[in-house]
Amino acid sequence: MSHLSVAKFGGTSVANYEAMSACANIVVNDPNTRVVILSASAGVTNYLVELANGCSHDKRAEILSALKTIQFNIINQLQNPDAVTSQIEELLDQIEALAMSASLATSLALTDELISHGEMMSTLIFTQLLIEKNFPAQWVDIREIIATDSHFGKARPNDELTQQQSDNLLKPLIEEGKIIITQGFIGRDEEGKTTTLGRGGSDYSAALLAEVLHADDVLIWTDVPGIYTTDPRIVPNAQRIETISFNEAAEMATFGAKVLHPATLLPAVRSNIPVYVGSSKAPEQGGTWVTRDPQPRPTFRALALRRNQILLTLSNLNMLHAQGFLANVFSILAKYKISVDVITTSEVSIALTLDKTGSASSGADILSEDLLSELRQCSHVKVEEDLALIAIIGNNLHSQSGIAKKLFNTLSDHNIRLISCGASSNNVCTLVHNENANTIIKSLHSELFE
Ligand SMILES: Nc1ncnc2c1ncn2[C@@H]1O[C@H](COP(=O)(O)OP(=O)(O)O)[C@@H](O)[C@H]1O
Ligand SMILES: N[C@@H](CC(=O)OP(=O)(O)O)C(=O)O
Repeated sequence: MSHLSVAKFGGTSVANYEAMSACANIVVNDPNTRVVILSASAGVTNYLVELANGCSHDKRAEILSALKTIQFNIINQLQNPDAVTSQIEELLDQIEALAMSASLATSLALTDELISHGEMMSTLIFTQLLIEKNFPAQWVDIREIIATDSHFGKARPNDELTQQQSDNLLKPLIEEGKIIITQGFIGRDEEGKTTTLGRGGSDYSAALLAEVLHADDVLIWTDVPGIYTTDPRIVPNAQRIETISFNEAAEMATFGAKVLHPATLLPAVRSNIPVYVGSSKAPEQGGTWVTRDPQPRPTFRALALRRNQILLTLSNLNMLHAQGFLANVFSILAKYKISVDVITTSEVSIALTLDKTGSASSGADILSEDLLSELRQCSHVKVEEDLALIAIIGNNLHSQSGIAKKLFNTLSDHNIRLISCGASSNNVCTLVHNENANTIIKSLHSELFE
């Protein structure tokens, strides 16, 4: 088979008719792009999450009308709007019924079912846009391909079943010459229920499909022409990184660089599939290649920022010279499916950071009363919120001198709640108060990159 690229277009790339048309041009002009993954149009998933969390009658009506406006503003500019109108209206009716159920009782399964509708709508409209260009676009329901467990809101793929379903259903269509248009972000569990891979999970879907299709690369088309030394919305003179390693990009994504979903790099690393990040609005501006072994490998590569962090400090005097306290704490956290990001310990306490919304699709707070009361049975628990994790990403950071000096110089006017260095050669991170995060990022960027 000739070169196969799996392309993913994010929410901002399919936000309106003009943006979608730019994506269609990219697909039509690139013969390698034969599988296309789409997110929901920008804003749609947020509205759907709001509905799934339960809304009053009036709020539901207001959101439904906003959703209708987003979709029909695009549909009405198609040459043949009638080709998709009834399908979109049917999906909007389903959204209305599911939102009504959610207003009576919410559930994680219902949330996933509801929010999957955003990707359903964007893919149907985009397929029609391509068909109007006489392009052999074939809409596929990705739930027939991506099999997951039933961890609603942050489902894990079943790689074997996904491979089988891709071999049986997707490969033959590609071999026939069809250009596949399908949904990111969603999958299906063993019982046939819709699941989601966590907010921003369409990048992950693209990498998963690339892996099972043995694709040559994954092209992530977004609203910035590549991965920058930090979020260009915070530091306008951040510089584009031409090539970056899987490890560095994975660290950036994990520590909050929204441009890639943290799980995207797993399949890419496993199967050594290069990932490209470029702008769908300005493809000619070029982008960033993420590969296994790019050169050069600078000491400082980028800064990442992850907001909404919670610092949990657990203290227990009995921890002194005792064993098993950490094991106990981690087994409680594992029971609640909570992943810890950064951890520091002292003689009688441990401090760990958690993502407030846990990155699950529902956006629900991670700290439940049940969890806190279990933790209180083995320790004194202190919870601090409104924190942000800033990570310096680079290479061989653990074996360089002077890094702490640069960091502490920049942070000298600010309260540092925690610092972690040495566990990874690719990052040094620090927890700061949210309101200081942008200022610190700007100063660190100027110190390290300008
Ligand atoms: N280091 C970075 N390089 C580029 N973009 C970044 C970086 N860190 C954060 N971002 C943000 O990621 C955004 C793109 O991600 P996202 O909004 O999820 O796009 P999409 O809708 O295409 O999925 C950019 O607009 C930018 O503000
Ligand atoms: N639509 C989903 C999935 C996604 O990946 O979106 P985006 O590519 O726009 O970040 C979300 O908003 O979370």
